[in-house]
Amino acid sequence: MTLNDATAIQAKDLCFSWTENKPILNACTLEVPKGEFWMLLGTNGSGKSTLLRLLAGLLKPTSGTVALHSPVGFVFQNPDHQLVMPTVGADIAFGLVEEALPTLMLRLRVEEALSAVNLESFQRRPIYALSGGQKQRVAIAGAIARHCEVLLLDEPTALLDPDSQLDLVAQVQALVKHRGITALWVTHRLEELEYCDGAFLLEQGQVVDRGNPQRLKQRLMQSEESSLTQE
Ligand SMILES: Nc1ncnc2c1ncn2[C@@H]1O[C@H](COP(=O)(O)OP(=O)(O)OP(=O)(O)O)[C@@H](O)[C@H]1O
Repeated sequence: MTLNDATAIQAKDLCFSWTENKPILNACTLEVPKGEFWMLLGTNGSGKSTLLRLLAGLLKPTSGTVALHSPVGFVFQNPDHQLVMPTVGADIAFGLVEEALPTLMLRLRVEEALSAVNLESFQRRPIYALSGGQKQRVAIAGAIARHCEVLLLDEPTALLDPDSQLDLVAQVQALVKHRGITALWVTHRLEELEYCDGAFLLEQGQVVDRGNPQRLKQRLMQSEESSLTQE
């Protein structure tokens, strides 16, 4: 499937099951406009992480199509699952190995990426000595160094304290705004919706609502309140 210039992420009629007769995604369709920051919301188990993995090509759909501008960067919930080298600079350089860049160019790409996430002075730091929020920023810097056009983030703030959580979401918002990256961010934290351009609501494997984040926030708060009063 080919994409027009205005759309950076597209999923059309995606179906996927982990086990027979139990569909997780059911004709799921979404589009993210290029250069925008969108969020994906939904109750636990609604299929958000599965959808993100299908978009990233980490899983193959049973049917339906996926198209994205590339390269694509993926940020996992737990940064310890993706940072593999002993130091910050080495980890980012590791992601560039395939490009076989001359040393000077490699150094510039690493420096540029670290400065984009405000970690210029962290190049020689050991990964183990970073906070959770700093590790997530290193993971994002890895994608920036690879000149990723699309960033897929799977609950990247789940393990962060509230201050680092809001710092990270603001950082991604700024990267989208200033670098023209397109980002899709999975969350269940409604306060993060303040930072995005739009949101999707996933229910039972389908996108049932999309658009203005404030309207979706109200809708979710009302459904949470009504489920509390029914208990
Ligand atoms: N590797 C797997 N093998 C089998 N079933 C899985 C696997 N990963 C997820 N599932 C199931 O698929 C469904 C959707 O899971 P998924 O992680 O995509 O949901 P989610 O919306 O991201 O949930 P959460 O908000 O709790 O992270 C769940 O029922 C889950 O148990």
